[in-house]
Amino acid sequence: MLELKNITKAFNGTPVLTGVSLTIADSKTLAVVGPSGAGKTTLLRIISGLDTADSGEFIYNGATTTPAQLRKDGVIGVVFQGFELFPNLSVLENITLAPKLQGTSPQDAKQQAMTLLTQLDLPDQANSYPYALSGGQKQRVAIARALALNPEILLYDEPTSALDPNLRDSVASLIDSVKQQGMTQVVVTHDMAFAEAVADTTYQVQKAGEAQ
Ligand SMILES: Nc1ncnc2c1ncn2[C@@H]1O[C@H](COP(=O)(O)OP(=O)(O)OP(=O)(O)O)[C@@H](O)[C@H]1O
Repeated sequence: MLELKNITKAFNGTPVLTGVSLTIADSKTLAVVGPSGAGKTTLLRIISGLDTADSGEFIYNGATTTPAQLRKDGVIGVVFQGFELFPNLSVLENITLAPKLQGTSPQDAKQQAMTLLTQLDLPDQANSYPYALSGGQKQRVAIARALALNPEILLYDEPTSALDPNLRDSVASLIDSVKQQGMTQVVVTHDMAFAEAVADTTYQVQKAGEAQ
């Protein structure tokens, strides 16, 4: 369980997050919602260690920590909005690169990647390159790549926004199938209907200056 207490963040003196407190419960899906500009992406970047909070506390399984530490320990994985696949690497190479850099043998990394690709319904795409994939397939590869690092918490930044709207239901069922495997997930989205479809709990980010 990861708890955030009173997280604040300002950019150039303008407050964006003014005291975010929330709990990310094990094996549950939390949706972070809120209007455009409220600070959802900022919050996701802070939780994933890509940006730092100005103040506040992070408590992981009862102990005070920092997102930078969680990142170093591989606790958190991120599926980026634009997927950020390496265009010059095959699907298999995209998934195995980080585990191999972390010391997993090439054989084990490949075996794990093939298992993930099968689970995510992409076993025939291992040797394809990102340009040849549909948006939905790219997203599955991005999820497989994040899962290959065995994170305990998987964060998604706007998982439906780069996809055809009719893929929304399939993303929801994908997140649900990852949840069935016990994964803790945080989904940042502006889409309330999608949040309701996937989330066990919802956290609403307020625009700074607006009443709670
Ligand atoms: N690096 C930055 N420097 C300055 N201002 C920033 C920076 N990143 C975000 N902001 C500002 O912080 C506010 C919140 O932005 P953020 O992208 O977190 O909102 P959001 O809720 O994710 O919005 P959207 O739904 O439109 O993506 C915005 O006013 C934005 O301009």
